Amino acid sequence: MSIHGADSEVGRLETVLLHRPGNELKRLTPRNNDKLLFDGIPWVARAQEEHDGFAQALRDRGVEVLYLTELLTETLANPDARNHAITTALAGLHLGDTLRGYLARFLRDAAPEELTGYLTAGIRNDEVRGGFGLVTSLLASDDFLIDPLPNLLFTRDSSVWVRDRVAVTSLAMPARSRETQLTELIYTEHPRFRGTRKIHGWQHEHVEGGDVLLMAPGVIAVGVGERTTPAGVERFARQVFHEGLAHTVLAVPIAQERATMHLDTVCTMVDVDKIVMYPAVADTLTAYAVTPDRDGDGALSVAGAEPFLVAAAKAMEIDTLHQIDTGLDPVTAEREQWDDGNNTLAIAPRVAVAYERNVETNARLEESGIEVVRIAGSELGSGRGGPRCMSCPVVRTPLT
Ligand SMILES: NC(=[NH2+])NCCC[C@H](N)C(=O)O
Repeated sequence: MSIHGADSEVGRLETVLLHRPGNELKRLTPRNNDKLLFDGIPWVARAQEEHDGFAQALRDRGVEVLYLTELLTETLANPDARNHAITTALAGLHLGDTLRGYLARFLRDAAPEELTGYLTAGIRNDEVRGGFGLVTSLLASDDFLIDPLPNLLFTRDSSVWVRDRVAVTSLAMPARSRETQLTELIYTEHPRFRGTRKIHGWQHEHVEGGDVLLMAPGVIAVGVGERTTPAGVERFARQVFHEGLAHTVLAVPIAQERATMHLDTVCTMVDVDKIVMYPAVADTLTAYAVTPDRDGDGALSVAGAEPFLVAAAKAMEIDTLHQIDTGLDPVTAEREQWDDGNNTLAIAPRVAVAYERNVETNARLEESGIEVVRIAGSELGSGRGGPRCMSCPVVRTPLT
């Protein structure tokens, strides 16, 4: 039995995986930020300060904070893990054999901490010395040989714990696909996680952690839109049923737009029966309840679409899933939704971390009896992610 895991969004948070923003953010320029999924160019030192404030707020509440780069460096002390990391990072078809061979030798000589730096911040063509060949001569000096991973900050998306299993996800955007090679390596080779049973995997259909909400023990909502695909939720549902991790998966179609890239950009749980939600979608959001077919042959039974809150309450076996609205008026709601007002991280039932800037939404949460732990996020927010996106709960006290 793994000592790690989570069966809800709101059980007391004991351990969380974060990524302190680092040099990968310094790779962002006005020419590449769109492709790298940032809306602006963050001031990195300030983003780090804000992130340290976030981590401290969690520690002050007794949460153990793990950092992705520390786990990665510890993992890379193992020679097999190093070789694996290097081979997968250099597998891209843009390199060619000469440059690939050169980079492999270069990376093999790097100390674990340096290797973590290259794997996260990437390598530009003009940063390599030697190894000259046709490819490096023809590529532009600012082309990346290994892409930087500025979205590592959003640890929510690259893995998700479902009870005592970890799902290594499969990220849809090319700028992020390499992130899950790193989470897979950590969960496979890091001594703390060795033996953890995994589901899904980056080789499979797209499922991103931001779309996966553990509504209650046994009930998982999965957004289907810009990131998670219909085929992704189908495989995910089949696996969680097969492993006995859930009895119902709610497949929730969301608009395929940047503002609503993940289900957790429009709603997050703040109590066992309370959800903060963007009012503009609240009435139209639907869910298809998926359950295992009775024959137990892996087939899925899919109910017709129902209003999301109704389908969720039914599956959770509660009378009502209470909705708390983002913002006051439609314009404030739209602004605060964009600034991740819905993207709260519950650290216990009725206690949630939120960006301080979403003044109206936070006031509403408090009116509804939710304690709000406010954090600064002016720079962190430029990647379009809030406290929930920036955290992967590794241990929560089970609700059952
Ligand atoms: N769970 C989330 N909402 N994550 C936000 C991810 C933001 C990131 N820039 C992306 O576009 O992928």
